[in-house]
Amino acid sequence: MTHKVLILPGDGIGPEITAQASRILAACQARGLDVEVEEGLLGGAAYDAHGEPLPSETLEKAKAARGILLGAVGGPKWDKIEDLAKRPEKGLLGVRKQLGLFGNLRPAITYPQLAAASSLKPELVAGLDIMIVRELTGGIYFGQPRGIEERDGERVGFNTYIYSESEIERIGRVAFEMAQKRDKKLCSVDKANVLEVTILWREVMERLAPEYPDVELSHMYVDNAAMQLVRAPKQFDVVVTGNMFGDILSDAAAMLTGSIGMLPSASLNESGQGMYEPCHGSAPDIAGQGIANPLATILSVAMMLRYSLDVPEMASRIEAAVGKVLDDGLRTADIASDGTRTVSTSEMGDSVLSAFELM
Ligand SMILES: NC(=O)C1=CN([C@@H]2O[C@H](COP(=O)(O)OP(=O)(O)OC[C@H]3O[C@@H](n4cnc5c(N)ncnc54)[C@H](O)[C@@H]3O)[C@@H](O)[C@H]2O)C=CC1
Ligand SMILES: CC(C)CC(=O)C(=O)O
Ligand SMILES: [Mg+2]
Repeated sequence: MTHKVLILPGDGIGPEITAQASRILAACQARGLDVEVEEGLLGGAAYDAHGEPLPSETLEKAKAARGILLGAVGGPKWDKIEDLAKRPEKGLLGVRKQLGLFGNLRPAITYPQLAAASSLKPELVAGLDIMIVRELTGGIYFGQPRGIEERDGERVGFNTYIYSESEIERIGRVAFEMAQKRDKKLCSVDKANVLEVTILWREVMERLAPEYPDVELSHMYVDNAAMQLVRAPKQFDVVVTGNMFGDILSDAAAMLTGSIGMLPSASLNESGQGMYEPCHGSAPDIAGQGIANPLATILSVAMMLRYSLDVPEMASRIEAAVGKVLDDGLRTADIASDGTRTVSTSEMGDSVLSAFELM
């Protein structure tokens, strides 16, 4: 069956990095991957064209796609839009919510060639392989009520941190099953010493644990988890947490790998439909300069092949091609170090493509 793949380049460096990832996808098609690829507008680019960050045409295309590849959205150009619902980031949150993409997988893997590019000592990160499982369609990013309003003569801002048992249970199951396929260690990160919502989170994780007797479940407060991630990251195998804590911890984990430009992600719903995107944003500070690292986006294509299109051998080939390019000493500026050759976004794309063709 021919699946549809939708590419949403987005804003800032988004079009530069998705252009390189699209070339890899096209190479997969040339090798027999049976997909129909189309493009759409999301975020600031969609706002500029249609006055909406998530036009209905894009949403319809997204619903029909088995896999969506996103660059990134947002940037200073749109930060002044007063109506929050029209901001680029709301377009992204809208796709996640409308498609029910609750299971966000963010693997932080330190390629051996990049151990020296991490801000931590190489021995702390060499061989690192963590999977952060982040709940993506609930929690404080979506909770109601929310707003900014006048109370007692001054403005107050408020959001609601809320999770239902069923939301916690379904992300818990994703994480337990992921741990079963890996080193069988699951650390649930919460703030159960302060927040009722995470007392419930912890209770549900404990309730699930007997169903996965081969998995060792532990709990950690999020402040300690942030510290432990930079103190001794290799203690973690799978980490499961809510939407906001996962957002923050995955950016911290990114630096363990050398750069946020290395971290891909998958956001899945129950039917295996998924959106795939680098964990970073639109990097307005380097947009248009041709220096962004496209590897997180290219590795996101590999995740799409593995999790939504069921061609894991092709995914492994892309990952091996990335490894080969790093072996050859090619680096974008964010991961450059002594003795490596600094290349542009498109040169990095060329090299991964050549390595892929030779695999
Ligand atoms: N999934 C998405 O679309 C996301 C969008 N954003 C949006 O992106 C915009 C910028 O946000 P920031 O907080 O600056 O985060 P950011 O992730 O865009 O950038 C943080 C730093 O990392 C660098 N960086 C990011 N990706 C890189 C890459 N591929 N290669 C080399 N360097 C890279 C940037 O140059 C910057 O110095 C904001 O409008 C924000 O809302 C932020 C996070 C996620
Ligand atoms: C831009 C936000 C909507 C989310 C974010 O930072 C992320 O998903 O990593
Ligand atoms: Mg983030």
